[in-house]
Amino acid sequence: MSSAFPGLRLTDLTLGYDRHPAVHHVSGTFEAGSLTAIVGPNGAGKSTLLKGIKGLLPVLGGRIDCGAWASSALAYLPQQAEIEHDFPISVLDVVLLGHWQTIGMFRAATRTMRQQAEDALAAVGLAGFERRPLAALSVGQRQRVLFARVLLQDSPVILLDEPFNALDARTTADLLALVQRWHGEGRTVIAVLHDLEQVRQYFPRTLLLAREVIGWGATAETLTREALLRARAMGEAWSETASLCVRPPLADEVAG
Ligand SMILES: Nc1ncnc2c1ncn2[C@@H]1O[C@H](COP(=O)(O)OP(=O)(O)OP(=O)(O)O)[C@@H](O)[C@H]1O
Repeated sequence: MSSAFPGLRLTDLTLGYDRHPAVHHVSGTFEAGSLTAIVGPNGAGKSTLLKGIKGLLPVLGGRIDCGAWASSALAYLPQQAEIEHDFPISVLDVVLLGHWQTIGMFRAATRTMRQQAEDALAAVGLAGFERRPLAALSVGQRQRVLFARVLLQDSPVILLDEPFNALDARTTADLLALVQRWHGEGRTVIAVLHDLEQVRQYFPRTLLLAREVIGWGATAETLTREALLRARAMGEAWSETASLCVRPPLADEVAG
């Protein structure tokens, strides 16, 4: 699955809103097939980084490089708060949106696509829910639907923003198992998470972010007490009105 995907390389990347950086000078690589948690204090820029990788925000500085892969080919699960749940749409149609790239705006889904969507719903424990309106589902069921949509996308890279937020233990365990399955299939999975115990247990790699990279590597080596304290202090010291700063790229950013 991941053989053609070269990994995701960030070089001196700055992202933000209205020319104000929200996260800056991020350099490093999500290796192909890696499973990485992005953690950091509130407002650290975690969601901003995922959105930037997905191509939803303009790059204010630096580069995102994933070879020939377009950002539109990356699967992205936004935070639940950003999803319009009241939209009158059936569960099956939400999952079929995973085929958006193939179907386009005006073509109907094929029988095979519908079958794949039904299979994806069965895989997340929602067989028989196809015709229900999305709005009639519980928070956990809706998250299962969105995971089914990611399944259907069959992307080499999966970006998940707080995927287990507000879910019960059973749903979390089921969806975590799906994340592990994707990792086992060689996909590159990146998830924004807050539960550090969960990260330590299930995510081999961690990017600790506080507007800039505090640490990025094996989880046990990255989530040290010192690094977490530093991340908190960096987050608190950040000025929301800061404008773009220019710092020359470090030697390894230029060479690497
Ligand atoms: N649409 C937006 N317009 C302007 N500023 C924004 C926007 N979205 C986020 N920000 C700002 O960018 C900064 C980083 O926000 P972001 O949501 O990326 O942080 P986060 O680490 O994901 O936080 P949390 O853990 O609270 O979800 C914050 O200061 C936030 O206020």
